[in-house]
Amino acid sequence: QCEMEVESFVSKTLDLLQEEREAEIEETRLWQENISLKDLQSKGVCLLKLQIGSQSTGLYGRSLIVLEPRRHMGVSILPSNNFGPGDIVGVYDLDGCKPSSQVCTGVVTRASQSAITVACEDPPDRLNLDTELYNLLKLANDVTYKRMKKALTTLNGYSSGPASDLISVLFGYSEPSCELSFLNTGLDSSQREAVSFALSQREVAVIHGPPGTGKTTTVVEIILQAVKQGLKVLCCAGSNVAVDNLVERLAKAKARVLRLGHPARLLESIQKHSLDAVLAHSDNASIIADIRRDMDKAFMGMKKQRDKGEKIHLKREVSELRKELRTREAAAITEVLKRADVVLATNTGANDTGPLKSLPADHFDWVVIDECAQALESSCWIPLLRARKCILAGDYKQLPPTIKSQTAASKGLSVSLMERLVQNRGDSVVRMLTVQYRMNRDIMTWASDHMYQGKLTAHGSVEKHLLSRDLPGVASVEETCTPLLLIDTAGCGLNETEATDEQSKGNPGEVDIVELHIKALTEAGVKSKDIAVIAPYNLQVDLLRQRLSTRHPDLEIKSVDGFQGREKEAVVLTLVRSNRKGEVGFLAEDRRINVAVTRARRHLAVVCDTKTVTTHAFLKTLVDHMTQHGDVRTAFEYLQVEPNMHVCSCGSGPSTHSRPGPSTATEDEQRRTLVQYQEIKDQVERFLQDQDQAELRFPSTLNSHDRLLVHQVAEELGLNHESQGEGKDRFIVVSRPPAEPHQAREDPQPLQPAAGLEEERNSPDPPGGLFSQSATQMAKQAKAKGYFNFSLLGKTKKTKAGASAVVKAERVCSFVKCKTSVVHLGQLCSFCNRQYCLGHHIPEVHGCGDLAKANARMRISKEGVLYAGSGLKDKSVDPNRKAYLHRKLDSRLKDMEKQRKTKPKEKETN
Ligand SMILES: Nc1ncnc2c1ncn2[C@@H]1O[C@H](COP(=O)(O)OP(=O)(O)OP(=O)(O)O)[C@@H](O)[C@H]1O
Ligand SMILES: [Zn+2]
Ligand SMILES: [Zn+2]
Repeated sequence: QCEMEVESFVSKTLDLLQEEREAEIEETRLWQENISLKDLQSKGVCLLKLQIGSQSTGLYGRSLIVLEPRRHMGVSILPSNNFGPGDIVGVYDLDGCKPSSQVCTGVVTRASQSAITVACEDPPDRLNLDTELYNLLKLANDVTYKRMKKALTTLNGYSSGPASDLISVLFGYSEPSCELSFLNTGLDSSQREAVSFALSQREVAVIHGPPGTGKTTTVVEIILQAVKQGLKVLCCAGSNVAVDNLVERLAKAKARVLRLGHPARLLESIQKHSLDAVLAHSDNASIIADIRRDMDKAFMGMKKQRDKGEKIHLKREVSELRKELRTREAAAITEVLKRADVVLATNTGANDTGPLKSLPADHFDWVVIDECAQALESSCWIPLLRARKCILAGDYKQLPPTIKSQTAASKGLSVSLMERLVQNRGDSVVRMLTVQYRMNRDIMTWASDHMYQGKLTAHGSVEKHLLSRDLPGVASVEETCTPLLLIDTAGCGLNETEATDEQSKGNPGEVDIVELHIKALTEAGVKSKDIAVIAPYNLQVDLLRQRLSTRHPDLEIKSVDGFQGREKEAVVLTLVRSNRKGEVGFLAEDRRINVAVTRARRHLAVVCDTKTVTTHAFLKTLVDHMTQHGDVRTAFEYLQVEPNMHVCSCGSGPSTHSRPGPSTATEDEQRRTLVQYQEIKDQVERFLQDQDQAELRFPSTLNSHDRLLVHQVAEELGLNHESQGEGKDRFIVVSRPPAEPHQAREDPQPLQPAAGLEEERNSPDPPGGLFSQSATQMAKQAKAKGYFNFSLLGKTKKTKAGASAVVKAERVCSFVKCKTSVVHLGQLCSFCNRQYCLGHHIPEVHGCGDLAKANARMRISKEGVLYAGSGLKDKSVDPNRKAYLHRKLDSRLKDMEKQRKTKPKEKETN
């Protein structure tokens, strides 16, 4: 429809022009016929009775005729007139200005007061220089008309050319724009801004591209825009991989690219763009091949030839040929290089002893350097010296170039050109890309907040993506439905190795956990090629490879540095450091952690000792972020399912938890644990009230934290509790103790008011059978079932003796004033590491409540749904009752708080 409108405009306008032209001709005709020549002369369009002053040959072989007033009249000035250069005029004999009397036509080239010069295409021979007189008449100018007509005809058929966009805008097919037109129309606004900024800067533009923000996409657009403007671009990067990536993308966009560098180092798909390949297909190729063949022939001849004279002759020939070859090749290289719009090489490949030496020094208009923050500034200067303008792209918040000399690094060698410019010039030369296309939002926000001033946003296509969503064949299990999973080894005794080599660290315990998590992911259907295991230390990388590579050959296990520039659907990161001193060494480089975390697209699991790593402020932000926005598990959960690490036959969890996680539990989180505890307890109590029910089964879906609570509650109420089944199918059965001869309730010791649990114990009407057993009986029972055969988890692997030592050391309950023996029946508190009688072993009772809560918090998964002990949300719980429970707990929390504050006083009265 575009063509239609131009077409109709043209045909209509041609008609109108024709009409106008005819009107003009008609007017001239009327003048010629009806107006006297004298009148025409007074109108200034006619000059009468002129004589020819001179005649000569001008440009393009035309005759130049100078017409002047008659000399003998004594006046040599022309009457005033409108003749001027460019006017089309007719020269007539004195018969008048009729067509029949026209001598010739021409164009005025000069008009002065005394003469008019006319250039004639075809001057007749009959012009009489001296005697004849002529009339000069302005003619309607059909040149203009003809030119307009031609332009209109061209406009009609215009298909491609410089005016295409203009035509389109002037005929209203497209909007006029003051901006450049982007070749990639899918760019986001930060990328567009970066492109126009790069184009408008005179000397330098820095494109800051955080992970996954489409840095290459942006750089490619910038280069294509430069090519569109006819500029020559030299494009470099630190690594061959990065250069090849650019070659691929530019070639796809039909740019004339040329890749310098040894063909053996290039990707196969890139080889056809290499200098050698292009040369082989150039016009010079066959001549060069001929010369080579001749040279070979001469060489062979030289070898065979005995005759000395012949030999010398051949030698001379070879050297002639070699010279010829050199000049031919140089010419061919220059030609190929000049033809390319974009020449690509590594920074060092852009040196001027290589092919680039055959180009003039000012050949390139722009230099583009990608990955600029990962290269030594000095290496950037190799290409930089070749152009008047540079575009630098990269992310200085990722790892800088590796430098072996500590001294050199600390004195500034590791500062990249990009970093230096950002520091010195700031925003005036930098544009940042802010939409990222890689990470789930929960993974991204940590990096954004702590590395990129909170400026990043996640593109809609990735914002919420998870392993379980969209990835084919991946089942929805806990591990695949969470973008962030923190597996905390704090207090589990998974210490780092004390290697003699101080530089590298390993942590076999964390390798165990990683293995189990990889197992969970792959069992859920995540392909091992979509998972990366990243460790900051090479020793740990080795340990991980030894353990995992045979079973998962596609699993990539690399150091952080080795994974820069890459991405994976799932990343499992082990931070290795776990020591009492809280040393984090290598991990203290924020950019290393940033790189490690930002490789992950849908899932990031971090295995670490939060106790150790949170001594470092930046690492603490990561732990805090994951605690707040992700799932948190304690490594115990993993170690329990390991058969050879099984510590307790009842599966109730670790007996030792000497160091709880970061004790920053919020009120809210404390309440959540208590609610959970309360719900399990309610469930058990409901069971107790229902005499028809013989036993209460908790499903195997219960997580280990809830299982621990079940055991605790059952123990507290003097019930039997037993784990049955194997592995994943393990579940707990709670039942009443066998009906024994009734005995008086034996309430061990007054409970501490701060415990917050005694209320429940002393609740008005304890159901029948409750607390009816003597401690000794329970002990016998328990012992028979091996309930309390606890040992220290962390130490089981190393020194079993150590564990019993603790047990032996204490003969009576550690609770103040309690004298109950714990020799046969006692329980170790996981937090204070002391033995207590059954009445005092619950952390809340003897004063470890806060630690227990903090620990529990670590185990609660992110949803924070209130489980009714089943592992699934119990919708049957009456909302009114729930609200009541909440109010009850709230007031209890307040009481606890009050009591905590007045604790010292109470101790005195105790
Ligand atoms: N404007 C966009 N719209 C949609 N997807 C985009 C856009 N820009 C980039 N992407 C996608 O983001 C991913 C990364 O882009 P690109 O390859 O340009 O970046 P890179 O330079 O390789 O990586 P990084 O941004 O981490 O430096 C690619 O999958 C690309 O398709
Ligand atoms: Zn304790
Ligand atoms: Zn006691």
